[in-house]
Amino acid sequence: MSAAEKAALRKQALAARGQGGDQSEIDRHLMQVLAPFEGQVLSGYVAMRGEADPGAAMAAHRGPLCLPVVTGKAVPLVFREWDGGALVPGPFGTSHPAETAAVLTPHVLIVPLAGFDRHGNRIGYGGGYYDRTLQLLRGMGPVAAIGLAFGVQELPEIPAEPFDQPLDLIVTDREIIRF
Ligand SMILES: Nc1nc2c(c(=O)[nH]1)N(C=O)[C@@H](CNc1ccc(C(=O)N[C@@H](CCC(=O)O)C(=O)O)cc1)CN2
Ligand SMILES: Nc1ncnc2c1ncn2[C@@H]1O[C@H](COP(=O)(O)OP(=O)(O)OP(=O)(O)O)[C@@H](O)[C@H]1O
Repeated sequence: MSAAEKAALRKQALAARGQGGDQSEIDRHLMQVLAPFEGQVLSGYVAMRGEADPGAAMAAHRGPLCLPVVTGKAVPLVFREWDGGALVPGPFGTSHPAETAAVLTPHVLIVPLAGFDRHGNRIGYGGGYYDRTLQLLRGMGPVAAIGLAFGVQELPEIPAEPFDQPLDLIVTDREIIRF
């Protein structure tokens, strides 16, 4: 797939995201899939730009929480512990814990999706951050990657690329898809 084709798919999915979805069903489905991971280190994200919001499910998680930090271009994300307190602004409109927060290694990650297909292929914002990060984490031990999006962000087919890291589950307001 050319970069232009991928950019067009991303644009299409992000436009669809503008329609939003049923956030309470996102909460319910996400809590259901996270229940078996009680006690494990969970990485979530702080929703922005109309993303599906994992906040309620993160707050309900019994176990350590962390958030991704972008530390540079083309490098894996770093994860810092989050106690639910104040955050500092990061690049691209993100928010993350301050440098004083401990660096954690997550076992379960809620991965924000720009677009997805039924086979578990995903598109993000194009930085390759989650692909690099999941590759690194999976080299260290078992990791569960849970993609999160509204159902309207589904695309018919996203061609898989060699560097793409598979998702274990996709959670939307409409359904839970397991791979
Ligand atoms: N809420 C949330 N937090 C997140 C992500 C996310 O997708 N959502 N990330 C997911 O990786 C990481 C941050 N990575 C990001 C990478 C790029 C852009 C972004 O806005 N990119 C520009 C293009 C930048 C460029 O190429 O110069 C854009 O889309 O306009 C945003 C977040 C970690 N935190
Ligand atoms: N594991 C990796 N090692 C090196 N480069 C990678 C890796 N994963 C992705 N990339 C590079 O990152 C760029 C962006 O990848 P891609 O378009 O798949 O991003 P994305 O999946 O939309 O973004 P994200 O992973 O941040 O959600 C690609 O050009 C790719 O070459």
